[in-house]
Amino acid sequence: MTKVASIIGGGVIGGGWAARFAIMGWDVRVYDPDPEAQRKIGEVMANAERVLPMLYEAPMPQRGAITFAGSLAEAVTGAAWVQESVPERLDIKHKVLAEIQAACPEDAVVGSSTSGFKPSELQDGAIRAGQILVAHPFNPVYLLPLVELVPGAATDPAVITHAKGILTDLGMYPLHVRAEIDAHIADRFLEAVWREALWLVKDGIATTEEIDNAIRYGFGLRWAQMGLFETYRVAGGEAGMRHFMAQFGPCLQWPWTKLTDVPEFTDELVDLIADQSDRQSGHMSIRELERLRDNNLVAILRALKQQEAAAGRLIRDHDDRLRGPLGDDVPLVTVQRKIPVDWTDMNGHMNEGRYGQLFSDASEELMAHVGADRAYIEAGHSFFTVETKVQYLHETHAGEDIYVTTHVMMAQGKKLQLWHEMRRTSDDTVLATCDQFLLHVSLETRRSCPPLPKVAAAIDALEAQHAEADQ
Ligand SMILES: NC(=O)C1=CN([C@@H]2O[C@H](COP(=O)(O)OP(=O)(O)OC[C@H]3O[C@@H](n4cnc5c(N)ncnc54)[C@H](O)[C@@H]3O)[C@@H](O)[C@H]2O)C=CC1
Ligand SMILES: C[N+](C)(C)CC(=O)CC(=O)[O-]
Repeated sequence: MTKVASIIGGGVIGGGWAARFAIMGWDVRVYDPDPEAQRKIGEVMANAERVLPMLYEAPMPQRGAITFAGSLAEAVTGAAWVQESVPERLDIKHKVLAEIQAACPEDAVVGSSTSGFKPSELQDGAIRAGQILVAHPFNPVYLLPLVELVPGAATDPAVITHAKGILTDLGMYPLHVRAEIDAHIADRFLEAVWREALWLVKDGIATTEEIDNAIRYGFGLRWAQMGLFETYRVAGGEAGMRHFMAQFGPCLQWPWTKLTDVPEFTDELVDLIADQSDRQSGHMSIRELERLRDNNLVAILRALKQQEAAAGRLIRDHDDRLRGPLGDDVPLVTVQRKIPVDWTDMNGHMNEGRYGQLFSDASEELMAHVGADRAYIEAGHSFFTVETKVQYLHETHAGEDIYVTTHVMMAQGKKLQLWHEMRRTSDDTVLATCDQFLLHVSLETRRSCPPLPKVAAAIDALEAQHAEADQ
């Protein structure tokens, strides 16, 4: 499969798709008649390049190129994935989908970003309905993993399977929505919350800022890791969901929601909401707000990754797939990464504690390289670090690309001494060094012992190779 993605409509969502595809190694062709589209996508791409790699400990694939096509037909020719992201109007979507299918390969996936149209509505009148499905993403597409994948009755099952595979390779979470309904699953939910919020502002109960605070200081934090039902199961106490439902079930009959009623969409309502939103957040530009949002999302997702929870587990699994075996070159590159935002401190640079993390990651990579991998550790053997000396030579900042080289200085039975150098990728400047001493241990006795023969032989070979390179 040629990794070429075609993005039709390069606004907020198309730009996000373009960035995710390109950063995950796909060449991207964009078509958008807006003369400002190239500038806007450049800015989205800059945001995405700064933060998406921060989610990963493994190096990113070779970046794909983003080019701008002069016509829709030129953009979709030869593409393996075509993503329609034009405005939410059925007449425009029909016209654009017809143009896409007139020029794209028959075996391409044609995904629509539509927030609410059903796939069968999009497929109506299509020349090959089987290749069309809804692939509804969430903003920012380059950070949030969810894609609601909604096939219509006419969608070819092979296209669904193929689409799931591609989205998973992009680090996304394809949620197969089994029954097509207006606004899929998540937007039904968001719409309910949105309507309640409009009522609360319209009725003068709360301001836009108070509503945002009600979400971000409380249940928004719960939803990111447990969703709704798991959260409420816990809220039922020891008796779980049944008790929760018994206690709060009667509220369904009480006036706890105005959802049966829709606020009238008037100019006054728009002014009321927009003016409050301006007072709340107008001191920052949209790009500044995007960067703030992205930094917070990176920190939250990395915390979930550390806990192997929800979207964090997905990123961890993707990380494992991206991480290839180490090469045989000297110097041996053990780590290549971007410094994430949550590694910096009040001084505005990488905190000293994180250097320990980085060099620990480097020695873990080396251990796996010589056969002391996860299986070896689970079988009862490992290396423990007993001494490290770190030299901090230059400041390192969030967003910088760095790599670590690891040199085996000494390997004698249970003793292992490593020398790590952390360098800036752009100019190879040495930013920090680490002299690290490790002992091989039995995890059963918790005492030192020689490595098993295969691992000992691999370390000895590496020591000899590194010593020879030193001469
Ligand atoms: N903004 C959001 O939060 C989300 C939007 N979506 C969906 O994504 C789709 C796009 O929405 P946005 O990116 O927000 O809109 P947008 O207004 O930011 O971008 C739409 C882009 O389509 C371009 N366009 C218009 N006609 C075109 C044509 N014939 N061919 C190619 N390009 C054309 C416009 O110039 C514009 O750049 C909609 O279906 C929307 O429901 C999905 C998830 C979230
Ligand atoms: C408001 N919206 C319907 C466009 C929202 C979405 O479709 C998904 C999102 O990113 O919130």
